[in-house]
Amino acid sequence: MASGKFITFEGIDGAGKSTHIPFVTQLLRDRGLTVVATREPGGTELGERLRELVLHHKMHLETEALLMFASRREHLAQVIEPALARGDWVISDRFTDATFAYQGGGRKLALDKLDRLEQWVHPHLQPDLTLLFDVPLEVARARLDAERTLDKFEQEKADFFANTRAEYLRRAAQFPHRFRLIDSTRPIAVIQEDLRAIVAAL
Ligand SMILES: Nc1ncnc2c1ncn2[C@@H]1O[C@H](COP(=O)(O)OP(=O)(O)O)[C@@H](O)[C@H]1O
Ligand SMILES: Cc1cn([C@H]2C[C@H](O)[C@@H](COP(=O)(O)OP(=O)(O)O)O2)c(=O)[nH]c1=O
Repeated sequence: MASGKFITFEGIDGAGKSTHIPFVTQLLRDRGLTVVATREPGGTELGERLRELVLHHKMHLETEALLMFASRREHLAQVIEPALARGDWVISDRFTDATFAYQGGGRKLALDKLDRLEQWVHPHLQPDLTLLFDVPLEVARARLDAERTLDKFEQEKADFFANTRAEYLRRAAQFPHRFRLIDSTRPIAVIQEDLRAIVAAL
């Protein structure tokens, strides 16, 4: 059986992930592939309940990181691993890179603690492709302000997002084999052409 791939979408809030996920999902489906589109935190019934808690309640930083990995553990067991085992493709709106970027970079939780949680929860699995949508903070902020009610993370200050973005970029440089950096300041149609080429090469 042809084996499916695991694709993750990352970026600071307002960078444009949600805009492009349906487009990439459709490109793959047009190739006749079965695609499971999911998200973190969330992706399962329990995970969605954890998402509600973690996005809307203040808590200790380590509790926050542990809940992200608790949601992920369930997501892997119920959704991601079974889908990949069937040969399906999986697209996830965020995965472990987000915990390194937000809880590690943004909130300054020691990265070695996150390394240990990652080793515990998914010692072997990594995304085949991580699309990192990158924009300067001011662009992301202007896009968010134009749009919606902000959750706990989206209300954070500029410093937080600068550090979150910096950690994403550091990881992209650390794992160049799976990251593709997408300059998300460009028009949507131009970004879609990039995505089309990236997906065609998979
Ligand atoms: N390349 C782009 N140019 C202009 N506006 C964009 C672009 N990408 C996304 N947007 C707009 O910015 C806002 C945030 O995008 P969204 O995809 O929801 O971001 P994210 O999911 O990364 O938080 C939306 O209103 C979206 O329409
Ligand atoms: C997966 C994950 C998300 N987050 C944060 C990033 C986002 O601000 C928030 C929700 O994710 P997001 O996918 O951006 O939701 P929405 O599109 O509804 O804004 O959760 C973390 O802080 N750590 C994590 O490990």
